[in-house]
Amino acid sequence: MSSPHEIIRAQNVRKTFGDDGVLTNVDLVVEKGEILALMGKNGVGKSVLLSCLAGSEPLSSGRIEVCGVAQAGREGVAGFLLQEAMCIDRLTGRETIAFYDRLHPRFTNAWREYTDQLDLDDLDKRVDTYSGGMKRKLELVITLSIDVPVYFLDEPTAGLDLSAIQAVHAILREQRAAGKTIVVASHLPMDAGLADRIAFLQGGTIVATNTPTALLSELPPVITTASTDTADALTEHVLGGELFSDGGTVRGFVRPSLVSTVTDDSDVRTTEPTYTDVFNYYTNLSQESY
Ligand SMILES: Nc1ncnc2c1ncn2[C@@H]1O[C@H](COP(=O)(O)OP(=O)(O)OP(=O)(O)O)[C@@H](O)[C@H]1O
Repeated sequence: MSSPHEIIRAQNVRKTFGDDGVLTNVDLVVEKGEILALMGKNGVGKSVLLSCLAGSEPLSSGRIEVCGVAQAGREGVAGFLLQEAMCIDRLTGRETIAFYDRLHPRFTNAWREYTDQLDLDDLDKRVDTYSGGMKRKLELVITLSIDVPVYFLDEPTAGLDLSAIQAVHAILREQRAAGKTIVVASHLPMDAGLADRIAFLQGGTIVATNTPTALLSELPPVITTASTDTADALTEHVLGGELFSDGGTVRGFVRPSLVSTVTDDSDVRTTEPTYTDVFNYYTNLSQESY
């Protein structure tokens, strides 16, 4: 049964390009006022799914509704931040903003506040002189200045420094508090902390959707070692035979029944799971039974 707060529903979505299948059987429900992070490895289909949700890419089969709009006309209810698609090189930042202001009937003056919050103060320079991070900020400012109930943001924090990432997170939290719904595609574990729920894409489908805390608590035990010799021997015990490097140590996941066997070796210990573990597990291993 559908929730009365539901604002986005994707059912059985399949997307192929020629013979190449990118998405299969994707089901997703997003509620009003929620930030949902869509996470997964490079090339798994996050951008394609966002384009399908935003209505800019036709589905091969299945159905998507955003604010009750099933197909064309979704631009009236949803804003879409693509990767490097909005900047117009020969214009200045200010002229680019003015261009979108003329183009979109729902464009607001919020850009003044956002440029301030993001420290984007070179608005009178041509966009082709901007760094990658400055372009990203400008595109985000433009997208969020359009007053629509839903935003689809493709890697809004890509290429940004830590303080800019924090500023973007603060802006998105303000938007959520104002009742906006946001779907953010990312492969940065840091963005997980922003999300109310995370949906992980793996093999073209969504393999897990839950709150960050629930995903963290549902992880199998995490073990770690700094010893290279021990790490080699550990691969036969860890799920998927995969260890993930973390600075000078490696981390892996084991079945609960194997924890005591594995930690018999004094070089191996169990450790608290982190969002990086959540990311590693659900983008690589979630189909492993344990
Ligand atoms: N227009 C297109 N025509 C053909 N194949 C495409 C097209 N757009 C995307 N793809 C393919 O779909 C797959 C998923 O691409 P997508 O850009 O959605 O990945 P992603 O998860 O967003 O990756 P990243 O994290 O690197 O941005 C890739 O194999 C890509 O080559």
